[in-house]
Amino acid sequence: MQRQHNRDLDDVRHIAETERRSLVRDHTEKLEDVRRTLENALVEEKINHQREMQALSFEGASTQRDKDKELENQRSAFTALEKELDVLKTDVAHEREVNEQLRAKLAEAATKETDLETSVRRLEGHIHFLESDNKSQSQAFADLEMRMQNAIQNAAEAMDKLRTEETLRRKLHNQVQELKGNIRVFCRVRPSLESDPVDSSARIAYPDDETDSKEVEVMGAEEKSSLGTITTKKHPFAFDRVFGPKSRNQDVFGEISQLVQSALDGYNVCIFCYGQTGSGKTYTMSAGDGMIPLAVSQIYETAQSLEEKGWQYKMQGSFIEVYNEELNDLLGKANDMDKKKHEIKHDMAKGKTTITNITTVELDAPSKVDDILQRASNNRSVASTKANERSSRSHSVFILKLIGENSITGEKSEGTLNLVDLAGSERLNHSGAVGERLKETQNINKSLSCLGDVISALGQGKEGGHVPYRNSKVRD
Ligand SMILES: Nc1ncnc2c1ncn2[C@@H]1O[C@H](COP(=O)(O)OP(=O)(O)OP(=O)(O)O)[C@@H](O)[C@H]1O
Repeated sequence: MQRQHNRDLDDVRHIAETERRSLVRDHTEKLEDVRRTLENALVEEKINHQREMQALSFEGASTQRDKDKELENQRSAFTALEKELDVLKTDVAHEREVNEQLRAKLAEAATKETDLETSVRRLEGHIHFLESDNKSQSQAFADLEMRMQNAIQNAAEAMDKLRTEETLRRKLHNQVQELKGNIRVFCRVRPSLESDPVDSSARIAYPDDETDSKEVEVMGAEEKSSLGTITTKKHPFAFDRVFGPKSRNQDVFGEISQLVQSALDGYNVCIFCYGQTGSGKTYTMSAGDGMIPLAVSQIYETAQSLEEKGWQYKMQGSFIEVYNEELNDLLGKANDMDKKKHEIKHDMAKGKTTITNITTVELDAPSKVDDILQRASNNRSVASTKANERSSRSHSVFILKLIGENSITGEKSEGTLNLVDLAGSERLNHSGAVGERLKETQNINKSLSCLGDVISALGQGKEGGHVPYRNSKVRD
């Protein structure tokens, strides 16, 4: 039994073992299945997780890119906004400026408007006056008309008075000139020049230099008396006026300007320059500020101021030369010098003296006198190798004819101003001249002596007395 029981037990053990083994196998298989299933699930899970991770990282990168891009866009937008802001700032500044200009214009317009309003009010006042009070308006017009007529009459009376006074002034002026003397003699002493020989200057005193300036004293050579005393003889001379070495051409003109005025008033005036060669005659007459240019500009200015008193003047200038007792036209052709003949004609009835075939220039502007002086000087240069020499050996006469007419009073005047630059007055025995020079000197001396006779006869002023006009060309 025990055995049986052991057998049974073994059998049970065996069955149990088989069953355990089968169970273990089943269990192991199941476990293997589960493990495989879990492993598969894990692998799948891993793959999924990786996928998810990949997806997530891809998504993250894209988001970063998007963010960067967005940031970049925002930066660009910011820069654009900054630029826009700058433009806006400039615009605002410009607008402010325009605004200020507009304000200024507005203020100006406001002022103008006020002015306009004032004008409008004034005009309204006028219109009101014109429309409302016909009677007082007519009265005001009548008053105005009367005042205007009075003013016109006063002006006409003043003009008349002025004209009468101008005529009176002419008469009185010329009476004064006659009282001063129809012949006046002035003395001018030129200053010593560097070119003058040493110790050649004469000793001259001007005793009344500070007062009348009419006297001059030339000191003679020193003389020794038998007692041994040395004396210097004084040679006094009296003139209408003495001009010392410091005097200017304007000072000399101051004395003769009244005579120039007389020529404008219809008188014949002659101004001579007489003296040794080199004593300053041409300088006084024809320098830029000499008597000829100053006389022409005074005449021109006076003629212009007389226009308002009705006077119209014509000025005609001629320039002649007397050389060896023959006449030359200094304004003519240079080639005609010493060839073309000219004659002096006297019209006794009209009291007029004319020269045939000479050039006359209308002096309608003072500047024309410069052309005349230049032309005369050129002609003299052509006629002589040295113009200076020619001017020393001949007389020249600048003739200015002044023809005036007053369109209001009907008065007429015709005066002549002769400005004469005489040839140098050398003494024949001092000059030592021979041949052609001797002839020139004789002619000069003859004409100067004739002129002296004429002036002396005129100076004696005897009514109906003989005046030896015809003895030389220059005294004509
Ligand atoms: N007042 C003055 N002041 C300065 N220089 C003068 C004056 N007068 C004359 N002169 C000079 O003296 C020189 C001689 O003068 P100018 O030629 O006028 O003499 P003139 O008497 O006309 O001689 P001529 O008889 O030879 O024509 C010139 O050089 C001139 O410039």
